[in-house]
Amino acid sequence: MEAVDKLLEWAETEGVKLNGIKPSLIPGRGIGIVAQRDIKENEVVITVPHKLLRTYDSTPKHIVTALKGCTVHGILAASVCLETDPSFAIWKATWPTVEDFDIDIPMRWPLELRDLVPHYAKALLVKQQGKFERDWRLCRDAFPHDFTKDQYMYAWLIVNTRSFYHTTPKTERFHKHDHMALQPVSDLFNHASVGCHVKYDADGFTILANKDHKAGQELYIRYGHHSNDFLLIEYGFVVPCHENPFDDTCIDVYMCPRFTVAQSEIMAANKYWGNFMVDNNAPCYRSQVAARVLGLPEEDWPGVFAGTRDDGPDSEETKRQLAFVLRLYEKDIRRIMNEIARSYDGEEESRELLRRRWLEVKEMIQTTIARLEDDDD
Ligand SMILES: C[S@@+](CC[C@H](N)C(=O)[O-])C[C@H]1O[C@@H](n2cnc3c(N)ncnc32)[C@H](O)[C@@H]1O
Repeated sequence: MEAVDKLLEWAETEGVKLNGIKPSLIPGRGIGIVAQRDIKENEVVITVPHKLLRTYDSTPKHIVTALKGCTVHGILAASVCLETDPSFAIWKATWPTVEDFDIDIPMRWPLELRDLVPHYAKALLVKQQGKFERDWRLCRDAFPHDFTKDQYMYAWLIVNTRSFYHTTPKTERFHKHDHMALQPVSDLFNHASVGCHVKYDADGFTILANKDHKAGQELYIRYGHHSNDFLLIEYGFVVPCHENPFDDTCIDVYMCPRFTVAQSEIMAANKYWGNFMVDNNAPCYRSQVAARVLGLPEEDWPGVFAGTRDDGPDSEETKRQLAFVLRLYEKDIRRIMNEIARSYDGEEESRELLRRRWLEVKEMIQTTIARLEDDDD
């Protein structure tokens, strides 16, 4: 924690104000922020002055100009690679290492392990990889001799896992994914589905306690309304699904093959094709519609899509169709978890993280099946 002490010393001289909190090592979560005394709801626990934020606006002009067309994410990553200010090294020393990312971040895993992430997580991963490769190509062409692809990927993942939502009049026009800023010290807050309030005001970026905290308790912020698939791919961790009201899992792989091509086109024309999810409580509405029409002749489908057909008489068959599809998923989860248990690909901790994600999915699916079948009684 020497690196953190140095960061705090430097941060204080730069105007960062910590009030009753301190970064500490938290088992399984790296560094986190812990209350040093009892903290009252709405107390400001940290203020970071605007001048310390690393944003599109604060990036040296020659970098922004050289990277025309690059995402803000990609530009901030390049600026991290190109930074030479010695004080920046003090901040960087508190960041995770490349080896940490090799363990936690699926984009760094070998292909064989990446192949075993849940369906929706895989789609996110492919998108993330594409976004990275586009940013990298622009940066490589603009700065061919300044950093390697691996160094750039590290910086890109730092920006991905540690930036905050932030806009300025200049960046408002950009895509919301590009409204980002890096900032020291407050980038040490871990995530929970309910967390402290964050805001920008005249003094800078501030975080306010969302509730009373006892001394020794960890303070969190919420990174967003994210499922565990999203947290896994973007941030390299998962939380128990009963602690994550935003968790869900995609059942497209099991639901979609139940339809003929012609039927899938009818579904698509009615905007009901794909994105079939199950969350902590139940299949989502789209999944229910899909299961419902599966049990009906096609001439009855328009009434379902228009919401004019009475759902009472269809409900038993809908539940049966859903339970059937979810049983296919459950069987596949067992196969995938066996495959993970037998695998030697990647690091053991990465496989454990993946196994935990699948355990959450299994629990979600089994609970949902039990509910559907209980309702039958
Ligand atoms: C913004 S940083 C937070 C500080 C970080 N723990 C550290 O040591 O620097 C985000 C990273 O913290 C970790 N993290 C955040 N919330 C977590 C949680 N609830 N459980 C496990 N890891 C978490 C993940 O590695 C994530 O990518």
